[in-house]
Amino acid sequence: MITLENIEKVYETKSQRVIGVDKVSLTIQKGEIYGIVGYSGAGKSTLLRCINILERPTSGKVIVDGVDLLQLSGKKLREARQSIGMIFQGFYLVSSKTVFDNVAFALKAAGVDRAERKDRVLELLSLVGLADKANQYPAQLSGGQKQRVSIARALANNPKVLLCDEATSALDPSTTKSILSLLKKINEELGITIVIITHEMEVVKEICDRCAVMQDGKIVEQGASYEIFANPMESLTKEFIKTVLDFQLPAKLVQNCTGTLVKLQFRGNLAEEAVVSDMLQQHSVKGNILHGKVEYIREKPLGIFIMEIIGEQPEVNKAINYLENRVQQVEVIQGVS
Ligand SMILES: Nc1ncnc2c1ncn2[C@@H]1O[C@H](COP(=O)(O)OP(=O)(O)OP(=O)(O)O)[C@@H](O)[C@H]1O
Repeated sequence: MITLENIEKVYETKSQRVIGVDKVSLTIQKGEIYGIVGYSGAGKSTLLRCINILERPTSGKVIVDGVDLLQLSGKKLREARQSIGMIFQGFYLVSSKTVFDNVAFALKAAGVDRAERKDRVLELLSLVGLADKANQYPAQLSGGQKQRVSIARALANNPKVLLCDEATSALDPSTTKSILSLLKKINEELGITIVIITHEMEVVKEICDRCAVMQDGKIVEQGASYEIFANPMESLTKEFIKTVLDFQLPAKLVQNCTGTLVKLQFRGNLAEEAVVSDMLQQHSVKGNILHGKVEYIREKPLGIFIMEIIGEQPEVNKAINYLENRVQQVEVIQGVS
């Protein structure tokens, strides 16, 4: 659905030359939710804005739904842009217009007649759960409701792609969840391809099928979100994953452990199997679970357990061997193996 080829964006001023995006190539499939993650200044916004040519790349190619956007200008580019909706962290609603008129405005600009506009606005407001707020003004809405209005507006002209620029960064965690589930519903029910930029791995964890990690204008790692969480390769990716998966045991607890401390990672259905109790039944060791959690990455389980295994060393080694054969990752944190 979206192909970016060698996108470069250079900002030139009299005194400076800043590379915002540095030769990025990326393919986003039809119907997928794709996340672009990175710290501030990594180039995420610039890259996202190159997709709808809000930012004209210095060089490279942008193909959206088979159309080479950089070959278009004026009316043709404006028309092509109608198939790409966008929402922002700051909502950008018109404060003097009602919720109804904020959404209707996008349809009016596209030349939709009054009667059709009314039906469509009501349909969109009902889709985003705001049917009862049509006559309210933005100032009377919460942040989450404002974002819902901006989503309705972005969907007005039946786009094939929705670009989300830090769409949940200004929202509290529970409102973030509700907006993410709305985006998921839009993706599933309307088949819209969604590209989300964010600095929050929680967003990727909740809804992104695939993601890319950006630094200094470049993509340093990309892949299926589950693989990125389960097996990150680059140090920056590991840093981002830690914000969701890391768990540090209290130092005192670790010092007091006399056995062998192991960290286990279970993928997919294995996270729901009784691997640890099987290991304990089949070996003459004792097990002491110090930490355990199952995260759901795009609804697929990824389990992380930290346990102490106590017993004669040869038997402990056998137990660890057993675990190595049953789970994807076993790391001895402390003690001999
Ligand atoms: N209009 C501009 N003029 C000059 N430099 C710019 C401009 N826009 C962005 N940049 C520079 O391009 C680089 C990438 O910025 P960008 O806003 O895309 O990063 P980001 O990852 O989206 O960060 P943030 O999350 O803070 O928005 C930064 O070094 C930024 O200073």
